[in-house]
This record gives sequence, C-alpha cells and structure tokens, in this order.
Amino acid sequence: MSDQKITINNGKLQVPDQPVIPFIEGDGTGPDIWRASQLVFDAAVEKAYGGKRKIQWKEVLAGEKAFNQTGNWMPNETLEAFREYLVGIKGPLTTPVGGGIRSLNVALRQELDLYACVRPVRWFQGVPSPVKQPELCDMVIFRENTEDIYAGIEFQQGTDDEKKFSQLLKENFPARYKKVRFPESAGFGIKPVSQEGTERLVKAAIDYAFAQKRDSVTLVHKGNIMKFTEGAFRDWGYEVAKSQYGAKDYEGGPWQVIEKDGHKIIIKDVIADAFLQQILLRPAEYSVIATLNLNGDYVSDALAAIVGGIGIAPGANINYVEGSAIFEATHGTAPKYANQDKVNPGSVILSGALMLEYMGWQEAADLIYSGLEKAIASKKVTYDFERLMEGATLLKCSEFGQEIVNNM
Ligand SMILES: NC(=O)C1=CN([C@@H]2O[C@H](COP(=O)(O)OP(=O)(O)OC[C@H]3O[C@@H](n4cnc5c(N)ncnc54)[C@H](OP(=O)(O)O)[C@@H]3O)[C@@H](O)[C@H]2O)C=CC1
Ligand SMILES: O=C(O)CCC(=O)C(=O)O
Ligand SMILES: [Mg+2]
Repeated sequence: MSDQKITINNGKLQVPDQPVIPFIEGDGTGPDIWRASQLVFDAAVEKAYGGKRKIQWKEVLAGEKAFNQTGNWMPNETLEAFREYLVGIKGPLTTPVGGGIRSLNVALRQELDLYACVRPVRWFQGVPSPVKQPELCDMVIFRENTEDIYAGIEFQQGTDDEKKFSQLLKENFPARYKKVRFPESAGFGIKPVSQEGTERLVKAAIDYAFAQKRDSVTLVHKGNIMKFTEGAFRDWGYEVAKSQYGAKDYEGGPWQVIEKDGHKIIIKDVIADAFLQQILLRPAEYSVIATLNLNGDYVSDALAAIVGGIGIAPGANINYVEGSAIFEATHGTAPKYANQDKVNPGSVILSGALMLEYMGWQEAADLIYSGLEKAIASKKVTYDFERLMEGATLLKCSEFGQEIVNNM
C-alpha cells in the first residue's frame, strides 16, 4: 500500500483516503486499551466509508516498550514519524515521581510544539456521576502545553547546580533570596510564561469558541499570587481579545465582549481556586477554558470526574499553525490494572473520534459517539462505571470495545 500522508496546505489539512497514522501503544494499561480502540476505529471507518477510506496504522515506539527494544525511551524515529505524518495518536506513558526520566508525554508536546492541549468535557447520557446535574458540565479546556513549570527548569536540593542557582539568587536578588524560608534545604523550580505562548493559546481558544458557537472563553489563572506569570497570562489574554478581535469592555471591564457574524463571546477570567468550586456549583456558566499548563492538568481531571471520570476523558495536543496533532487520553497508565483487560478504553476511543473529526471524517466519528452512547445506555460497561451503576453488566476492556462496534 502506498505511503499516503496527511499534509497541510494554506492552513487546511489535506487528508488522503488511506493515510498512514503513527500510534504509540503506551505503557501499563496502554496495550489493552489500544487493542480495544483500534478495533473500534477500524470498524467505524469501514462502516462509514465501505472500504474507500482506511487508516494505515504505523506503530512507533516510546516508553517502556521502546526502552526494552532499543535502549532509548523516545527513539528519534518516533519523533520523526509524528513530524512526517502530521497526525498521530498515543496511549499513556509512565513518568516516575521524584527522579528518573522526565515525562515523555510532556517531551513529545514540547519537541513537536503542540502548544494547545484540548480536552473536551461533556456528559454522555447514562454515565454515573457524583453530581446531580452532570449535563450542565459542557466545557472545552485549552491548556497551554509548552511552558510553565512543565518546561522542567528545576534545581534538585543539594546538587552543584542548585548551589550555583542559590548563589546567583543571593548575589543578584538579595531581597528575594531572603524570602526563601529554608534556603539551605530548598530545591527550586522556575515557571516561564511568555506573551507569545499565551497569545497563541488564547487565540486557539477564541477561534474554537467562534467555530463551535460557544458563548464564553474563561481565562483561569492564579494571578493574584503569581502576578508576573499567571497574572500576566490573564492580562495578555485580554490583550489578545482586544488587539486581534476588537474586544470591547463588558459591563465596565475587565471582562470583554467580542463579536463576529452576529455571534457574541464573553471573555472573562476567574482565579483558579474559585474556579474549582464553581465547576461543581455553577458549571453552566463556563464553556471554553483557557489556562496554563499546571492549572490545566488539575482542572482536566477535576472536570472529568464530574462527567464520569478519566475513563471517558479524551484529548488532543495540537499546533494549529502547522496542523500537527497527537491525540491522547487525559488519564495515565493506571499500572495496577496492566494486562488485566479491565480498564475503560473510552478515553482513547473518544480521543480517536476527535482525531477523525480533526481529519474531517465526521461520519466515522459520529458512529463512535453513537456506538458508545448505546453501549452505555444498555448498561454494558467496564468496572469504573459498573461499580456506580445499578443493574449494570460488567465488561472487560476488549468486550466494551466490541460492544461499541456492535452498537454502531
Ligand atoms: N498523558 C499521559 O500519558 C499521562 C501519563 N500519566 C502517568 O501515568 C502513571 C500513573 O499515573 P496515576 O497518577 O496513577 O494516574 P492514572 O490516570 O494512570 O490512574 C489513576 C486512577 O484513575 C483511574 N483510571 C485511569 N485510567 C482509567 C481508565 N482507562 N479506565 C478507568 N479508570 C481509569 C483509576 O482509578 P481507580 O483506582 O478508582 O480504579 C486509576 O487508579 C504515572 O507515571 C503518570 O505520570 C498520567 C497522566 C497522563
Ligand atoms: O506526563 C505525565 O506523566 C503526566 C501528564 C498528565 O498528567 C497530563 O497530561 O494530564
Ligand atoms: Mg494529568
């Protein structure tokens, strides 16, 4: 079969009928989930296009499988494949806590400059939820994906580098150095947040809000405390609305309103801790969320819980200028369930549906949504939903994938 590639031309994705799509299976529960997911993707594409369109899957290595086979956690060929084929999908990869390798997930996003982590959060009918009205939670998170403390500029306590950094702080910024409560036993982390990084992320969020006829974009930040990073994110965010979309003050500001073709969007902001209580108490007031990397990480899992948990929380890492994208679940490797054919493959399956939408293969994506909805409605579900549903039938990971296919 020929090596058909997705490309971008004048900002528009060009998708051949049989594109090569690289995938990383993932660590832990990754292989179980990938098997179930690929079955669903292939069935949806086959059913929607009767063989005219087909994905040519190309496995690329990363994480434990890569290390075991090549001695390298993230072989160069993997990065090259994502660059070459533009659109890919991945399972979760393990990151050790406290030491060891840095996150491969973060490395992929940074290396490929996939600056927007887009995580839609909506409730599917019948999914068990801890709140009374989960249907009111319908948000799309735009998490900045390349900056913030995730840039990985850290100094481990007691190392030569940390001592050099402490000395630099002491000599050049004595007043600030004095604020370090226990300087002799402290490690340090640096949080870069730039105007360019903020602008492209907020622009992506606003463009999405117009395209999807959403009524607000909320800048979520902790700018009262971290004034020149999180606070600057808020200020630069409002600036984008003004300079690129002609925003006007809304009810005296700082909130803004922008309008295009008769559709109005409110640009507002909220401090992150208050936001975390409002998503439970007043979720209907929020639609598109633009936020920095760490806030976005926390907010993703918190919002996912409201609509049924991270078993059903999809996502995408996208560079809207270059067209490149890697789709992936919000959850991690859930290692305690590895190789048990147990966990919910819903997050990777829905990430794949997002990928198909991104490719313009809406019919195949819709088949996945309806298959998933019907499987849940018939209460045939994996352990995470089954334990919260009355009268449900417990399915394995692979069986749930098959159930989605049966219901397409
Ligand atoms: N993008 C990525 O590749 C990500 C990687 N990670 C990495 O994953 C590893 C494990 O992280 P951890 O903090 O345990 O978080 P995980 O998301 O892997 O798991 C936490 C809990 O979430 C639930 N869960 C996760 N996935 C599923 C699923 N598919 N179906 C149903 N329930 C699920 C399980 O809950 P319960 O126990 O209630 O059944 C699980 O114990 C770490 O190394 C971390 O760095 C983490 C996040 C993202
Ligand atoms: O890279 C990791 O291991 C964690 C990533 C993560 O939690 C996320 O992207 O939501
Ligand atoms: Mg996370």
